[in-house]
Amino acid sequence: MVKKLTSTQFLEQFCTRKADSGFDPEVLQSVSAILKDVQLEGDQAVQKYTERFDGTTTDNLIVSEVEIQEAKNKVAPETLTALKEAAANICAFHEKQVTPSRIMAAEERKQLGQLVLPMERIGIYVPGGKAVYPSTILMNAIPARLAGVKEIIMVTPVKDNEAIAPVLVAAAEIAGVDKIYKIGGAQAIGALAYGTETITPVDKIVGPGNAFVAAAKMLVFGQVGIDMIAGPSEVAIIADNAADPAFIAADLLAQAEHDENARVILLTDSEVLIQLVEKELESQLEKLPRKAIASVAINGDSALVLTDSVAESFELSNAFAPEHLEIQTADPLSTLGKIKHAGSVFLGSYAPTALGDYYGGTNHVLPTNGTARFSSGLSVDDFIKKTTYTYYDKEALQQGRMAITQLTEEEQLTGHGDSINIRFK
Ligand SMILES: NC(=O)c1ccc[n+]([C@@H]2O[C@H](COP(=O)([O-])OP(=O)(O)OC[C@H]3O[C@@H](n4cnc5c(N)ncnc54)[C@H](O)[C@@H]3O)[C@@H](O)[C@H]2O)c1
Ligand SMILES: N[C@H](CO)Cc1c[nH]c[nH+]1
Ligand SMILES: [Zn+2]
Repeated sequence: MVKKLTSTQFLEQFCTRKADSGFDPEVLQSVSAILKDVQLEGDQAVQKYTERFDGTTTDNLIVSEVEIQEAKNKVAPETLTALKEAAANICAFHEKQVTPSRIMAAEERKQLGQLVLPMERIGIYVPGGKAVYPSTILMNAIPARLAGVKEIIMVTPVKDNEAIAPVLVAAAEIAGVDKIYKIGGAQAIGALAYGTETITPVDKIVGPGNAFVAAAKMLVFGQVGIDMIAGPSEVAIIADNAADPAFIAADLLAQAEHDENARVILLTDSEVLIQLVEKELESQLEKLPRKAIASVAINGDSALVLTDSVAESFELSNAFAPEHLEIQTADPLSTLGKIKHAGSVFLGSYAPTALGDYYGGTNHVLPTNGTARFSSGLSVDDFIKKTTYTYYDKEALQQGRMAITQLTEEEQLTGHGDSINIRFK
């Protein structure tokens, strides 16, 4: 069953940095071969790998208008209502992130400012190997639309020539996706990055995926932007002895069912709570349809950690920097100041991670594997660029002339100085 660790063991096993990229060398090798092929052979290579890895053989990889209409008619009305409600909450939260272009300094003879410009075309990766993720479409496309992105292209794999899941088409329409391609894995990332005969290259690729997708995103970064390398799901729960063990076990299992490599952690100063959560995990796991995946995750890189105090639980959580952090202690809102690193925080017994995964309004594409120390979850900011501008008239430049030329001489870049001085001859 799940490992029980002391604080020291947790720090050693979960919070030390590794020297390598974290990617299996075989995965990196095969992904870089796939990317090279896609760059050279375009659609033909995309089709070859789609057939090999997904068993899908179509030579028409775009989802057609007819398929879209057929799919939409198959979605249950209550699913459509749920998608629209979730979309409204996500929209309401993210529209507050929109920042306008602004003038930062305006004097009579000069003006400095910052233009906020949307990206033209973005690609959204929607995972499709082990589950379908309509919620991920909303989380990626809604902030892009709010940022003003002109074209949103979505890719998602389908298995064995199956039709695309209707719920994905419905979510794509609600979120404002323009085109959908039935491709996944590294070949889809390559197609979005380099373009093919039928797919126009994008400026940035966002969205989560498995190790092949993540490695491909890492390798194409530089030619295109990427949001982050979002790995398998994680949750850390800080709880005291008053927390409900059934809630905690359910929240741990919810993230464990995503992936065998998911990491789920309880940090508590209560030995009794650990015992109760352990029992709950055993009984709840039995009833979980995705028991096979969740049980590998729970028994793998996951842990129940006994700490000295709630304060120490926060220290360990900050060292781990989890994707999701749940706080199930007395007066959870008052603990916000103790958080240094976490992708997204869920406060109290009635704000489980699943609330944010689907509905609350915050984004569920979040930094994993300790990267919350230096990065943030997906937001409108991921889809804009900030372009600064400067206006000076002759008199304003004359005022700065001496200082500029002094600095150009220090750097021995007198051509720079000349480009100032020539204006005053
Ligand atoms: N952080 C987030 O916001 C978030 C949200 C949803 C899902 N996730 C994570 O995304 C991941 C989804 O993974 P998935 O596998 O279900 O779907 P996926 O779409 O990421 O991967 C499936 C693709 O992998 C490729 N592939 C499979 N085996 C291969 C091989 N041997 N060689 C080369 N390519 C191969 C195939 O092309 C296939 O289309 C999970 O880890 C899940 O936890 C994260
Ligand atoms: N928990 C995932 C991010 O780690 C997001 C998700 C999508 N659907 C359900 N959950
Ligand atoms: Zn989830």
